[in-house]
Order: sequence, then structure tokens, then C-alpha cells
Amino acid sequence: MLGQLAEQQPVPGATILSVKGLEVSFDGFKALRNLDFSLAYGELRFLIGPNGAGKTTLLDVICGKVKPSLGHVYFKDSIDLAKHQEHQIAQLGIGRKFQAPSVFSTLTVFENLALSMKQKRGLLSALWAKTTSEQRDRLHQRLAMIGLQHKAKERAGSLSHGEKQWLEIGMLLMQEPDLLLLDEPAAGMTDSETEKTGELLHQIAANQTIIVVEHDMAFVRQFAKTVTVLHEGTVLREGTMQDIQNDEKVAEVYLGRRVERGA
Ligand SMILES: Nc1ncnc2c1ncn2[C@@H]1O[C@H](COP(=O)(O)OP(=O)(O)OP(=O)(O)O)[C@@H](O)[C@H]1O
Repeated sequence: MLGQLAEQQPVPGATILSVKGLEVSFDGFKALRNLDFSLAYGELRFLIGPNGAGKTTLLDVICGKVKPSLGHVYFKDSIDLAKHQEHQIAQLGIGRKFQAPSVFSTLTVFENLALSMKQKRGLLSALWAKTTSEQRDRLHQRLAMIGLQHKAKERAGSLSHGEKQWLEIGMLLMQEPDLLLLDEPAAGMTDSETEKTGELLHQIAANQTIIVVEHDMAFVRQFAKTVTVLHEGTVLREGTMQDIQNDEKVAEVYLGRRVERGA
């Protein structure tokens, strides 16, 4: 059942995720309130907002970590995500990456990717099993995409922070998710790593849909097409970065709250 749903074909321009009237309550405190949000296949959507706006909570609801008290979250039209557990949602095609990179540091870059491949085998058998030529092709494609071909045989622990982040994105991609949820993917990166990360996100968005939670406004300005601004648990504004930058209400909620990089 889960597998069948996950294999539905994407319809270009159609909605992959639809959130309506979402409310999340933590001991009576409404972290999200009456939140509506929708996303089309192939979008690269940036989610911004001041501290405590509800960005992480929204991602937590989408990946099943937090359950809503009201409203609904539909994936690919008919899948009610609130009814599924976190591991089922991952199988349905939603991949989440948290801010800190988590890779197997004593394994090589290639082994980390191979372990993450979508497969029915367990972790250990996946490590020892021979990869097929089709699988090896996929692994090399991903290695090239994340720019780590030359480091395939190096231990992941020896990579720079930025490289570890790309490796983890590559590992997520090996699961072939339709929707990726990324939490501040460029945090702590050098300027050139940040640039490469933005380019990588655009490459990924050619085939998959991405939501990026981001605080770095210079990064958002450079790479975002559509931005959703959250404030006090609901959507304050949505539009192009230019619209958002010229919006008085957005300026007001940000004012004095954060020193922006490159602002
Ligand atoms: N498990 C929890 N229990 C109680 N309150 C929580 C919990 N998780 C989040 N909150 C509260 O919900 C609100 C939204 O938090 P959330 O982490 O989603 O915001 P955010 O926009 O991601 O903020 P930041 O940019 O600082 O990470 C905050 O006031 C936070 O303190």
C-alpha cells in the first residue's frame, strides 16, 4: 500500500504538498496556527521567518515527527501525512536533513552513499553485498552531483564541514525522495561552499521538490525564487524575494531581531 502510493507519477505543475488550517499545540502553546501552505512539484521553496516563527515545527509535521492538533497535510493529493508514522513518511518519499551533518565518519564517502541506497536489505548486508552495475552508476552520478568524485575513497570523517553536508544530501538523494526538507544546508559553510550548495539545490530541483529553512538572507536572495515568510506560527507573506524584501510587514517582524549576513 505504502509502496503503491509512493510510486505515483508526478504531474508537472501539480501540487505535491497541501497544508490547510494547520495547528500545532505544545501544552496549550500554539506553535502553528491556521497555517495554509502549498507546494508544486519541482519547486525550490525557501521558508524564512524570525526565531520561533514555526519553521522547524512545520517541517516536523511534514516528516511526521510532530502531529497536528488541527488541520491537514496532504502529500501527492491523497496521502494524509498526519495518519502516518515518521518511518512510513520516509518510505512514501519525504526525506529530511537536519542542520548538523550526520555521516558515518569511519566509512568512506562511497560506502556512506552505498549504505543509503534505497533497498530492502538491512544495514550490514547492504554494506557487504556487491553493488550491481546499475547501482554503481547511480552512486557515481550522485558522487558527481555533490562534487565528491575525487574523495570517493576518503573517510567521511576527514571531509570539511561543507563536504559532509553535501555527502549527507547525497545520502538523502540515494533514497530517491520526491520531497526533500533541508534545515539551513549552508550554515557554517565558507562563501565558496555556500555558492556550491545553492547550485546543488537548483540541480536537485530539476527532478525533485525541496523546502529549505534558511536564516542566511544573502543565500536566500541569491538562490530563492519563491519565499514563504512565517511569523508567529502562520504564513505572513509569500512571493518572490524582491516582493518579500519590499514588504513593510516583513521588515517590521525582522527589525532588530537578527543581524543578517550580507544584509
Ligand atoms: N517541543 C516543544 N515544546 C514546546 N514548545 C515548542 C516545542 N517545539 C517548538 N516549540 C515552540 O514553538 C515555537 C516555534 O518553534 P520553531 O522551532 O518551530 O521555530 P523556528 O521558526 O524554527 O525558530 P528558529 O529559527 O529559532 O529555529 C517556538 O516558540 C518554540 O519555543
